[in-house]
Amino acid sequence: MASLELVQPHANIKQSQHTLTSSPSRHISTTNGDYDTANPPEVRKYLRTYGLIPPAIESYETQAQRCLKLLAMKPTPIEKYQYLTHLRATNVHLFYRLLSDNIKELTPLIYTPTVGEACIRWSELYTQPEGLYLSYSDRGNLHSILNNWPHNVEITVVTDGSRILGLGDLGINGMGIPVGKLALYTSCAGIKPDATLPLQLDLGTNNKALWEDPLYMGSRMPKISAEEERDFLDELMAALTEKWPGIVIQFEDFKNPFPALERYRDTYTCFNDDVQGTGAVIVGGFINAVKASGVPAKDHRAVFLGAGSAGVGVAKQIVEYFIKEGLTEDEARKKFWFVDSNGLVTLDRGDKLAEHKVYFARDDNEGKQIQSLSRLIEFVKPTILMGLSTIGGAFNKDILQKMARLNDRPIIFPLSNPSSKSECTFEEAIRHTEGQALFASGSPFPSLEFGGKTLTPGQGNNMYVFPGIGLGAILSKAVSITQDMIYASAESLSTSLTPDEVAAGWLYPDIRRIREVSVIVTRGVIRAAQANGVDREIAIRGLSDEQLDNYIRDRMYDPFKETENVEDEVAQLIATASGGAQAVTNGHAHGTANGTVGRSAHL
Ligand SMILES: NC(=O)C1=CN([C@@H]2O[C@H](COP(=O)(O)OP(=O)(O)OC[C@H]3O[C@@H](n4cnc5c(N)ncnc54)[C@H](O)[C@@H]3O)[C@@H](O)[C@H]2O)C=CC1
Ligand SMILES: CC(=O)C(=O)O
Ligand SMILES: [Mg+2]
Repeated sequence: MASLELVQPHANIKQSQHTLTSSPSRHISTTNGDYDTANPPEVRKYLRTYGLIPPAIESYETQAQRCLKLLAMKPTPIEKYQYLTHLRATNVHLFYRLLSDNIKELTPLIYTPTVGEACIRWSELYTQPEGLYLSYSDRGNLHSILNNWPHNVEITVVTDGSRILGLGDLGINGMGIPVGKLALYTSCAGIKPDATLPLQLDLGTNNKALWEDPLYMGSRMPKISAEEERDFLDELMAALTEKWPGIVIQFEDFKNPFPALERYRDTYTCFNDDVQGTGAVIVGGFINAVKASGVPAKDHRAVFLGAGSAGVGVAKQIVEYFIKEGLTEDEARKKFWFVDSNGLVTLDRGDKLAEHKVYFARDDNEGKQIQSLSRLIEFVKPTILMGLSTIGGAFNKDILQKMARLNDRPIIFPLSNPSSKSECTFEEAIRHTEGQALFASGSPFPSLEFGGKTLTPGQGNNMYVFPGIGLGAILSKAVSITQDMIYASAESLSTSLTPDEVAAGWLYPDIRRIREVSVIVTRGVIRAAQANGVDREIAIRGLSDEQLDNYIRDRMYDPFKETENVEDEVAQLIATASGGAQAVTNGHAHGTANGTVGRSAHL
């Protein structure tokens, strides 16, 4: 093993050290590119994988052909999900090549909707570690457990599993969400796979079915109290930031995300994706929908089904947009009517409203408590109908027809995930509004032939913005993520459509261009960080937009270049080594270069 100390080479090569020395990291799936069948002989020899992979040196096209064939042989989405998980664990760069090249087709398999089923069945289907689990009983030791993670982390997505998509409390089975979101960070914004940490908190669950499931792999205890959770998160935030200064922390799918957001937003580089990311992505599409509706911003009225973290997060950011369009805050706030499981949210409803609902609670209902969505639509005559309720099919034919009678171009956004929870399908929205709906949904729906045209639905999913928010925060070295940075992601997204996409009436850009869209979003986020003075990367302050875009692109992980990069690096190491061990080893001379040792020892 002496040769392993010779150099500190490329991340991949470091991984091979782990592999050779039986470090625990060999089991961590996010880093393994060593067995890539694209690796040429010199690289295989260097990595000591020569002979462990079939002899052919494969082009990406051949690799992709095999993967897509294998994928097609899997009859169900969850089996395709499992195949893709296996591919990522065994050949990470190929997984990301395939994902980048087929983002539209594969995203529904690694993210919503399939990730919903994967989470429901996580403990049943578990085969290998894919992230870090921290239990309540680990408190006091969180920092030392983070030391078990073998990589240098730039970003983490953390969930307590208490509200996974619209599927409720899934306890530690929620791990599929951090894993899926971070896969999108890598494919959409080029964050290196090694630099991402999926983090699942095991703080108990109130889902009793999980306690009774013999395969459940989390703690069988009720969810800890809000105070206990606060103390645990205090320790976690400090530990993460001490271990990896500069880390960006994304909170995801917490049932009650507001306390943590308020507590940490100014002191750590963190954001809540469901409140802030969703708010931003919907504003991004909404700006375009308002333009397409022909109705000026000041004349819109919005009914929201669902007054949870996502609903209120979206409405708050639309308020910001309305204010920018010239309304006062009070005028903007009054454009919203929220319906939750107890009916219209009003100040005099008689139940104790959760704090986050009070801002939008109506005080002009004259004692009337409207329970039904249909009657509320007759009463308010909204131009906009948003669904963040987790109630699949809630926007029925009657509701959609009413929206079409009231508006030439009703804005209809059924945003709940996964698809089974969507308040309506694209087809329903189009058929019941005679093709007039300006539509976006949280989960993807297929295009549709209607009235002699092919109509394509928008996907109002935070995946259009969180990759750019995270990358912008990393590259600007932001000390915190300000509301201006979040809003900038929305505005940047709204400008990212091509003229053809605008002409086709799209509200969101083609998902196949997501990497370019993420560059635009990242630039907007960095500019806002600079304007707010929260950036620490002063060297990029003076860059023009074009220079900044190039700077961003240069720092994005590109799975297509990965084989070349390793190849170049190995060639350089071997060349340097054969020119004299002293030059390579910089004081750690053992007389022979790794590559040579690897080759001679293993051929
Ligand atoms: N498209 C996207 O990017 C995103 C979508 N979402 C989706 O939004 C949904 C809600 O998420 P959160 O707000 O975080 O959840 P939440 O649990 O905080 O809120 C759900 C809301 O729906 C209401 N509700 C439940 N049953 C209802 C009924 N029968 N009638 C009317 N209202 C009802 C609840 O009272 C609550 O106000 C989830 O399905 C989630 O997947 C969340 C974040 C991002
Ligand atoms: C997309 C997302 O973050 C959610 O449904 O929770
Ligand atoms: Mg979420």
